[in-house]
Amino acid sequence: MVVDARDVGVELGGGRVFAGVGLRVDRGDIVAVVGENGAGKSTLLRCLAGLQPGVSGQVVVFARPPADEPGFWRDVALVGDEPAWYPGLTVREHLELMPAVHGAARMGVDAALETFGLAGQGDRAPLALSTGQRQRLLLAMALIRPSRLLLLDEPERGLDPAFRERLAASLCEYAEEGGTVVMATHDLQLAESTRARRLTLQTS
Ligand SMILES: Nc1ncnc2c1ncn2[C@@H]1O[C@H](COP(=O)(O)OP(=O)(O)OP(=O)(O)O)[C@@H](O)[C@H]1O
Repeated sequence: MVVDARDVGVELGGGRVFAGVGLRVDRGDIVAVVGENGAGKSTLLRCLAGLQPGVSGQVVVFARPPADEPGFWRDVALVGDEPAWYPGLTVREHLELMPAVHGAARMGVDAALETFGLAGQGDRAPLALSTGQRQRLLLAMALIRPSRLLLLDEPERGLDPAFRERLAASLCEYAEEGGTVVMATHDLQLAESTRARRLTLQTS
């Protein structure tokens, strides 16, 4: 089992975000966490990444409580909503960093630029890209590196419809290789085309 979360609750600022959430995810699964704005989708992903304070219940990822440490991030790739770009590095160099840090790439840098529709953008700075192109770069950085679990917070953010389909295909391919995906999403089409199992969070 990749994720075993039981009776998980989060209290923030004196208020309950959610309580009693359970999630079991096996190797090769794709799970879509859905629900209204404020239901706690991003918070749940942060629980799985070991980044969330105020968590009760049990969260186990790869047989251990998730922890913000190098051993955990070797297995887990996170695309969240607060990207950090390295000043002075180009799009291509951001991609080159991933295998340099995390080991053998799943695809070459040129193939990644092509797959993620960034072929003409390699020499630009990330901040010179459009919103959707920046999101493509974040996804490319997560998918070029080896990992066993992808945590994606609204991966569809800023993406055009054609690229959303390509993303769905990339996620299916990742899962077919034995990877596991948990994504918070408002894109029900993305959930459908990846044949994702849904976990619906209710606003409390
Ligand atoms: N630092 C914080 N302090 C107090 N409450 C917080 C904090 N961060 C988030 N919350 C609250 O937690 C709840 C869940 O937020 P979260 O971002 O997880 O929701 P979400 O389902 O991802 O929403 P969206 O669809 O808008 O992205 C919200 O009610 C939010 O106001």
